Amino acid sequence: MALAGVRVIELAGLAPAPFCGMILADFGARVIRIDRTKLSMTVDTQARGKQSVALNLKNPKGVAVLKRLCVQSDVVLEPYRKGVMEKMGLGPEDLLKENPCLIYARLTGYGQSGSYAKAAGHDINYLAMSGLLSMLGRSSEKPYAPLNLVADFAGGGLMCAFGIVLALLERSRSGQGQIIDASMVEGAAYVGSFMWKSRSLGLWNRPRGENLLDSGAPFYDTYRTSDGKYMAVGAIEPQFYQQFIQGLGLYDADLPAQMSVSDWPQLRQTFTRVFASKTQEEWSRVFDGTDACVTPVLSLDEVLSHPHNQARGSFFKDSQGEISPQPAPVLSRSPAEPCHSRDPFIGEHTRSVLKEYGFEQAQIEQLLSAGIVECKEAKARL
Ligand SMILES: C[C@H](CCC[C@@H](C)[C@H]1CC[C@H]2[C@@H]3[C@H](O)C[C@@H]4C[C@H](O)CC[C@]4(C)[C@H]3C[C@H](O)[C@]12C)C(=O)SCCNC(=O)CCNC(=O)[C@H](O)C(C)(C)COP(=O)(O)OP(=O)(O)OC[C@H]1O[C@@H](n2cnc3c(N)ncnc32)[C@H](O)[C@@H]1OP(=O)(O)O
Repeated sequence: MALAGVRVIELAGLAPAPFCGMILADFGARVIRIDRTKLSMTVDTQARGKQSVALNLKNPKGVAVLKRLCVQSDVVLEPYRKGVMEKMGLGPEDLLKENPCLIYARLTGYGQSGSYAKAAGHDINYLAMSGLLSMLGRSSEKPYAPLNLVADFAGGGLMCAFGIVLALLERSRSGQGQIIDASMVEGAAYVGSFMWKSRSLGLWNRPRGENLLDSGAPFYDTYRTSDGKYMAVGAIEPQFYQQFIQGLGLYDADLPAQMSVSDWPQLRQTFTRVFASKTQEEWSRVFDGTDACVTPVLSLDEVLSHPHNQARGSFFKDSQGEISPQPAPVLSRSPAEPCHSRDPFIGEHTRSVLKEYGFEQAQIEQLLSAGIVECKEAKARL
């Protein structure tokens, strides 16, 4: 796999950093997550393929253990508020002094500088600060955050993974590590570059929810079917729009022009009425195999059995029966191989990881009995 041999220390976080770590693990990196002690369960739902070491960082000896792990690794991924790592003596200067090849990734909401750098926040706040939230939502309604996808995952976890891969690539030439300041505000804004760069085209001149791509246009929207499901329509180009109209059983001559914005409410009403006359399956049969750009809106449970997804193996069931998307993109020679077994218990790999990183058996036992580290090895099944 592409990242085989790369050792990552991931400090347990909420959502973006765990996703970043999972991407790296899916593509072959060895990801060791540092969990708190005295926890019975993790909130990391993105733990696939990781190992877990439980370590008390409120104890200086715990901090010393972490330092030893970090300086022997390729990447440190930390999701804390600005200053937390420095307070423990684990800031980038301290660690890079001992290991100049280290890649030190800091994944935060607002970045390492600026007046918001130390403020708490979540996806919706970062999205708001990126400018993008102001554009998201239906006409005449308030701004609406599309789950926590854009800042946490696209602008945060994924962008940070990209930064780490870039830094690894650069290190292969320079032999040097570096610090990655991954701000979710900036990551989200960067993902949204199209919104800034396409303003000159007039794509966003109208109020929120009344433009071509923000559900303003009736040919770029979703419609309810007779069985209470939905179809997604993205018939923008005239040649595809023609196929869409034809599929609905409508005639161009009876309808206002596609790009006549003042007629969009009337067109939407017509499309709504027609879509309500068949089930989702019936509409899928009508549009499958055409270029009308119409697809069923599938639920998370339905994606696995859709023939297209099935043909590509786009989703898989792990050993626990849980459905997950396959890692993307697909690399021809060194594709990702997501781990199919269960997520680690907290502290499951404490002993084995410490041993591998050069701790003596007696030291490990001391750390365990002092409660500085914890180990919950899985019981062997007879
Ligand atoms: C919208 C998303 C977030 C969605 C997440 C949800 C899925 C989950 C959120 C709450 C969860 C529920 C909850 O936990 C209750 C239940 C628990 C149960 O176990 C499971 C069910 C639950 C219902 C559970 C279910 C779900 O998991 C939840 C609903 C986001 O937007 S995530 C993005 C957030 N932002 C960032 O990541 C940006 C960067 N980080 C920050 O700004 C801050 O870290 C943040 C997030 C604001 C948190 O600030 P906080 O004050 O809490 O921490 P920090 O200032 O960063 O400092 C960390 C301190 O922790 C100490 N520490 C770290 N590791 C250890 C250790 N191993 N041992 C000891 N101590 C440790 C560290 O030293 C710091 O201590 P100090 O404060 O003393 O310096």
